[in-house]
Amino acid sequence: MLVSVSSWVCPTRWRKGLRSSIYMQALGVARLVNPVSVRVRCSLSSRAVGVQSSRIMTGPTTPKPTLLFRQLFEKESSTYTYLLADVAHPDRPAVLVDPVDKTAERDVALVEQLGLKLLYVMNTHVHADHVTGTGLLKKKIPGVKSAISRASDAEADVQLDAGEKIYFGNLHLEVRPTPGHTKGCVTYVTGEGMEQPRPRMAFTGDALLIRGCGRTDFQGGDASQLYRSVHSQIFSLPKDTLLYPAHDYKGHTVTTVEEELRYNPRLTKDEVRNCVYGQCMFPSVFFLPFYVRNRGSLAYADNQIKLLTLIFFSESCLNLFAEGIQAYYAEYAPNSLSASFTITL
Ligand SMILES: N[C@@H](CCC(=O)N[C@@H](CSS)C(=O)NCC(=O)O)C(=O)O
Repeated sequence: MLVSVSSWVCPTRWRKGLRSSIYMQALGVARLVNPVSVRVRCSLSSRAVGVQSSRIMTGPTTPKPTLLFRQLFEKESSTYTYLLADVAHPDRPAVLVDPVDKTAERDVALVEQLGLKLLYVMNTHVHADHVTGTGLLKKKIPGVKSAISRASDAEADVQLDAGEKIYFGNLHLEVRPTPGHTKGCVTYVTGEGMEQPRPRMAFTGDALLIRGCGRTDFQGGDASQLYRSVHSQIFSLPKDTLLYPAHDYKGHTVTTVEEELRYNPRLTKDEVRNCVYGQCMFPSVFFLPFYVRNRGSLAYADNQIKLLTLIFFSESCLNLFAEGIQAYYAEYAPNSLSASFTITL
């Protein structure tokens, strides 16, 4: 089912009501006819042109923003920290995303060497695997503000809500809520405007990892919610958007929306199946005795699964469960797939 509403040519305010009603109609039609392709076009209004021309008028006095970008790595927790700055701006203002305490010295030194003015230290979520460098950086660089989502319930100078923009010079990051790994997870996305970096860049935290996603078995995780978050907030970005995760355990550095839509084994299957092997229907406590968690792989202690607790679930649930196990097995232990397993009640 494809519903494509070219809202980007619609003037934002005065057509908002019309746009959403067209959108709802499109969805309605889409639900009735499947598959269907609905394309709705709005013409460019004088208001939108007005907005553009006022931006152009500020052009000569404001230098075109220029992004300085660094991807930094902390090897113990396999965490990426990202430094972004507008180096066309006289102050060279900067932000750091997901710093780690162990590498705070390195980050301070880099900020100084590059002559940047660090404005914000931003976290995509409350990290479970390492201590954030936020506190140390705030001590070492006076005036720096910490930022995290309001939904994370964590303390910070700035608590961010969906859609908010954090400016550094003439560049900004937009806040997109992507809960599922934790309830307060957000993705920071570079701006949409004409002078913002192209392709766009998204800092996905632990919501989306390259060919994977954040685990959902603790910290208020919810696999189904994570699936919806990634599809609605990240996969809806332009296909060439560069995706930068908070971790990588396999030596990858960056991916794109297009690549993950095609190759991400966890986030491109249908939701129900994902939900099953993402452990949302079956609490981990039921799973734990039956697998050995080993660096991202699931290795069954033996190929017989005697899960008496399943007696409480319907037959269709049981089938989905079996399908989920097979899918997980195929993904993580393809060489062992020839071995069959049985579910004995
Ligand atoms: N699978 C990792 C183990 C470290 C880990 O659990 N990382 C978290 C993010 S930090 S809370 C995670 O969500 N990993 C994804 C996963 O599939 O487990 C490893 O290979 O070392």
